[in-house]
Amino acid sequence: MNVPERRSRSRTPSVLVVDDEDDIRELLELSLLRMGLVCDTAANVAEAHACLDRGDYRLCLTDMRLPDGDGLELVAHIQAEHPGLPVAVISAYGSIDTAIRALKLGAFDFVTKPVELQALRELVKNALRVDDEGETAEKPPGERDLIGASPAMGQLRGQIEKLARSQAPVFIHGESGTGKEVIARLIHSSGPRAAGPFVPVNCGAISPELMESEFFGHVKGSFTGAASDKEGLFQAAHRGTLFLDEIAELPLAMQVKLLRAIQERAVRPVGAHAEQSVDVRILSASHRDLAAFVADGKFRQDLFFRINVITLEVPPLRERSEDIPALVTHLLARFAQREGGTPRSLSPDAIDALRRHPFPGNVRELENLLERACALCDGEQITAADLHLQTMPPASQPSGVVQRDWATNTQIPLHANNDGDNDEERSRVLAMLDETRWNRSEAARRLGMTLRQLRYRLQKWGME
Ligand SMILES: Nc1ncnc2c1ncn2[C@@H]1O[C@H](COP(=O)(O)OP(=O)(O)OP(=O)(O)O)[C@@H](O)[C@H]1O
Repeated sequence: MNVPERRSRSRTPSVLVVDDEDDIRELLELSLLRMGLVCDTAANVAEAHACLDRGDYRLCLTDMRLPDGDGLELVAHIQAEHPGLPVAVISAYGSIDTAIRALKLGAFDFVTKPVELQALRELVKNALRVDDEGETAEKPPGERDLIGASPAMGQLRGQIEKLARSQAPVFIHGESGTGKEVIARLIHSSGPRAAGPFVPVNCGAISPELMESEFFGHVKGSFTGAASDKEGLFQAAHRGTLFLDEIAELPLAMQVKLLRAIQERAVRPVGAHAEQSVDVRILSASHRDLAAFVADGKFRQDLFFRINVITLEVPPLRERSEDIPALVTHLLARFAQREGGTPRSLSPDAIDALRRHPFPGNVRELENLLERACALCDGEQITAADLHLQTMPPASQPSGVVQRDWATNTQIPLHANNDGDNDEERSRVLAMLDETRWNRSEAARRLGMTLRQLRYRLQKWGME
């Protein structure tokens, strides 16, 4: 065991390396030294415990198989006794399952053997940035606002704070409009990658033919229309986060390629010969039940395990109606900031009406509804009448029907009837398309539906 006294005197970040193989310990120590880091080494779990009791580390790197225990035990021990210390595991090539178990236990990241210097560098940089920048990085106002003090949101906030430090893939599950993207941005902006890019991609909105090129880029002339080299979403998200929204919509063929890119941490642009390594954290989201998709053969199980290391469940707004007043205040302030002027307020009867509303389109529906009320109301205060809520006495709204709508995701947030085919809906959709100059993705987003749902409706109305 090598625990030099120098650490207490030096401000240089120190790393604890745990591995039973002398040459690997030496190699890692040398590599870390070259990065300007001080290193202690331990050859087994007992030595690692002794180091941890004495040392003040910024990162622990541990092998999985140790003579007196395993790396997973050490990960669990560090989570319990040194919760602020990022721990990364070194896993044997091909043993991704064990690496995933380590991530689930709270490991920050993993590298595979033989350890590549570049991968090690990225990992160490990310780990050290947690302390250096993660807490203080500048964040654009509004982006990190996750409003809501309900117990469910409190719990979610705690999970987000923990997950932000880790590099583990997170799958965010929740109905449309519940704030999945807000959460993904918050995980990104509260962690070590905050200074890097956050690249959101709606997997349901990319045409299958262009998908590979969108994700991995292409080289000039690789197909008709490839007039110049183009970088893909993975390269754009290098050193940052790639947020795969609506991941269940990915075609199976693309799922295979995505899995490979995630596992290898490398991509090959269409038409290129060489792979490019990418350092990207993957966050994903869907309103679908992915496990059911796997059971139906619509989603690959191996990809499911890979992206679903940790799941965050975002509760629908109707299950946390106590959050509505704070959300209303926040949203009205946001509108006022955007348009200039003082924020509107809501009368008590309007708040009451909102709290009784089922909100199938969740926070996005609330946002749309308040935006419309602000546009239509002349006074400073918005009343219940200004909200134009459909009056639905609780008894007349069979929960089963609403539930079925959510599950099949055929709902239109602003009170369409169940088949979605009425004049009010049609004029609302058309007005939004006009407003967005027929940018379908943007219109769908603002209406609180997926692009597919919008297309389906346009087709039904003979407009596409
Ligand atoms: N807790 C929250 N606090 C503040 N704003 C929120 C919150 N939840 C959602 N929003 C707002 O509601 C809108 C929808 O949120 P977001 O896009 O994150 O939902 P989503 O679950 O990703 O939706 P979809 O599944 O349709 O992509 C955004 O404008 C977002 O700012």
